[in-house]
Amino acid sequence: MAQPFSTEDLSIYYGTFEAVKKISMEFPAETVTALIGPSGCGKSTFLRSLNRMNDEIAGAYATGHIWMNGKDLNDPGTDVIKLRQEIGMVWQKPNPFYKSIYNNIAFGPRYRGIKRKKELDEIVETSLRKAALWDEVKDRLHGSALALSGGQQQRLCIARALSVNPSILLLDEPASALDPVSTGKIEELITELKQELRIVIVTHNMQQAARISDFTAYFYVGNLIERGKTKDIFTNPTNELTQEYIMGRFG
Ligand SMILES: Nc1ncnc2c1ncn2[C@@H]1O[C@H](COP(=O)(O)OP(=O)(O)OP(=O)(O)O)[C@@H](O)[C@H]1O
Repeated sequence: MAQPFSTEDLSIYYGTFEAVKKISMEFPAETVTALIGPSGCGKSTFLRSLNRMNDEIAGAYATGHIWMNGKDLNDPGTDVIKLRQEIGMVWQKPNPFYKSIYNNIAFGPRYRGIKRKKELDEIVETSLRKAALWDEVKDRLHGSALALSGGQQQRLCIARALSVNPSILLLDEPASALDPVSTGKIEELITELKQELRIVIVTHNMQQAARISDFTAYFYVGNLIERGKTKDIFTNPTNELTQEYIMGRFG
């Protein structure tokens, strides 16, 4: 059975500025949670903190807890390299390595010590299939990843994250730089992937949040105003602030 994953009183600071304020939220297995809210309200900061990516920013630190399998990931002793394999991340702008398609995917597994070509070949194929990219690239696996279109590059980045078998995928506006067809493919992919992963996605696109997420969380100036089933948040939000935002953006 999938283990629980949640935050408890998680605050994130940049120096003395508290960008995210005491957020407690659950992320159930096999679901997509969308983080929505106006620019600068702390969505990306919160998302990045879930796999400790915020540690890379000078002066940033978090208080509170991130619970996974009974362990607090915010504990200073956490192995963040391992953690980032368990909790993968895909950024707004596709960022493939300056390598071949094959080597983009094989990079993580090789780092983990997998050397046998047959095993790597299998991982590359499975990851590309899961990211719905295999058919488009199977004849040019050793060509440059940078020759792919933006939408293909973003699916490659998803395949790269999947290559090390994460249980959670964090997506920071993964389709905002893409055309509508590529966006549709990413959305379909998210819906497929949630059958085996937990997904947390930041999006400014309300229609997208409504289409693909099971839960929606509305952030406002660092606070979690409301979190609930997506259907309820979009049709019957309980908080006035959520209502104003949703109506303004969606209505
Ligand atoms: N590296 C940083 N150093 C200092 N402050 C930061 C840093 N990154 C973000 N902030 C501040 O933290 C707050 C939250 O920013 P964040 O990017 O998390 O918001 P967001 O809701 O994701 O915004 P957007 O929708 O525009 O991407 C903002 O006030 C922002 O200026």
